[in-house]
Amino acid sequence: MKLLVKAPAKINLSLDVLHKRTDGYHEVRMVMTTIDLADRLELSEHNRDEIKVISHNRFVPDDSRNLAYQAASLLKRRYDVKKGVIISITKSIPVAAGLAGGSSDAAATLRGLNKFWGLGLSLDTLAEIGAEIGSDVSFCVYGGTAVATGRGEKIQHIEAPPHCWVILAKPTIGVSTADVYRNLSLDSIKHPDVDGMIEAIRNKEFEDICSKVGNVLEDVTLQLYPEVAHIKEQMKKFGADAVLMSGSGPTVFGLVQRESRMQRVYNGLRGFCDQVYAVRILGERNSIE
Ligand SMILES: C[C@](O)(CO)[C@H](O)COP(=O)(O)OP(=O)(O)OC[C@H]1O[C@@H](n2ccc(N)nc2=O)[C@H](O)[C@@H]1O
Ligand SMILES: Nc1ncnc2c1ncn2[C@@H]1O[C@H](COP(=O)(O)OP(=O)(O)OP(=O)(O)O)[C@@H](O)[C@H]1O
Repeated sequence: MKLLVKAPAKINLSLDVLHKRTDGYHEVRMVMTTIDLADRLELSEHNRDEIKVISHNRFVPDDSRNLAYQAASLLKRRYDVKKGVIISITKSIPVAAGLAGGSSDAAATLRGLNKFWGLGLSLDTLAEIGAEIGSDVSFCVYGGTAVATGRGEKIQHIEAPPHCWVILAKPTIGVSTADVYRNLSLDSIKHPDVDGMIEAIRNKEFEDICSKVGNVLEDVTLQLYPEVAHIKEQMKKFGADAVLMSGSGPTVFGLVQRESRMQRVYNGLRGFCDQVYAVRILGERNSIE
């Protein structure tokens, strides 16, 4: 038996940090949405009671460091599953990019193995288990569009943003999320208008959404990697209506509504950046099935 599962990336339309917690994590409030750029996972039976990951990508570990491996291992232990699995991951989401690629692979593994092993768990239970693997995994279990709080694992679903194009450009550097949070200076944060973003999405007002994008981690990554600022400037120059870094970066995304504008921004960026994508927002909750 084989099962194919899709693992889509996310972007953060708004990302605020409220304070540092006693457990070392940061209390966040952010608006996240799923986009149509996805890894594909194939689950198949293993003839031994073991988890095996095949990653096809030299930047992605194929052992217990892989977040998909950790997801399978957690489920197996918690529900005393006496079966093995081979998880074959075909990556399309750039690695260490701020797009939750590894988290989404873990979430897809949880959803897929829930079916594959007939566990009958709810998405809420899978999201709780996901939180043990990483802060972004809970959101990735559900997909769609949500306000995430706590360290990112408390999910409140909201409506999808209006249809638009997302152009993504990733410079050839990978960013450590821990480093970015560590370098954040809490005293000098300019807080984005998260409530304004939620309201703009509810009203399906594309221009308002564009005026409300904001990410407090952006300044930190821009300081560490000036090439991210350059990509932002270029994306604005080519005509994106909103430009922001996703998560801890370094991927920059631009929003546009018209296809002709999307083509102009995409072609312009391709001139000097290797990893450029133009995708749709998949902000509806059932879009990951
Ligand atoms: C930047 C975002 O991607 C935005 O969606 C997330 O906040 C990060 O989510 P993630 O990559 O799943 O993060 P985790 O794997 O849980 O944590 C990686 C490291 O980032 C820091 N971290 C993460 C989340 C958070 N709310 N506060 C933190 O300080 C911690 O140092 C942690 O050790
Ligand atoms: N399945 C996986 N896919 C990609 N990277 C993985 C995976 N499992 C573990 N990793 C490790 O996690 C690191 C971060 O990768 P990932 O692509 O998840 O970052 P990210 O997109 O910045 O995540 P986030 O946005 O959640 O902070 C990689 O450098 C890699 O070593």
